[in-house]
Amino acid sequence: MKSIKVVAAVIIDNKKVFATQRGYGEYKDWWEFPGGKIEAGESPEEALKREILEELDTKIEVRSLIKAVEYDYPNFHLSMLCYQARIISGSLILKEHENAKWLKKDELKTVNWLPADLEVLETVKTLIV
Ligand SMILES: Nc1nc2c([nH]c(=O)n2[C@@H]2O[C@H](COP(=O)(O)OP(=O)(O)OP(=O)(O)O)[C@@H](O)[C@H]2O)c(=O)[nH]1
Repeated sequence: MKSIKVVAAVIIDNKKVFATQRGYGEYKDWWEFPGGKIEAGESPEEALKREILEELDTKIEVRSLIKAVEYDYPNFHLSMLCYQARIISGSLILKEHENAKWLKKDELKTVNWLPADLEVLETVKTLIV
């Protein structure tokens, strides 16, 4: 099975986490942490900074790795590294996503997360303090 390596940013501010809704592709309309595929020659941190700049016009500082997810979708295997991140500059402009929300701890389950993300939510909960 095909395997893809993805990085995602967990941006927490003011006791809320930033979630985005996919605007295209097979998983259009599902919710995720913004990010994307690591390209050849990139470190995960470089890939994440690039993706967030491309998708949200925002510069981030990549902090600690909070979860490494391994998940089998029907037609590919996903290896996803989720990092906590902090905004350095920019205001999260949606260039590719169709929607975004800042979710409080008790609102995390109110959007339709991609299946691989469900196991990340428990960790995210512990980080929203
Ligand atoms: N960014 C992101 N992708 C996720 C998450 N959870 C998850 O299963 N994925 C999957 O990981 C893959 C990421 O691909 P992507 O389409 O965002 O990456 P990209 O921007 O580099 O892709 P593209 O340029 O090929 O469109 C998708 O298959 C997506 O369904 C998540 O929380 N964030």
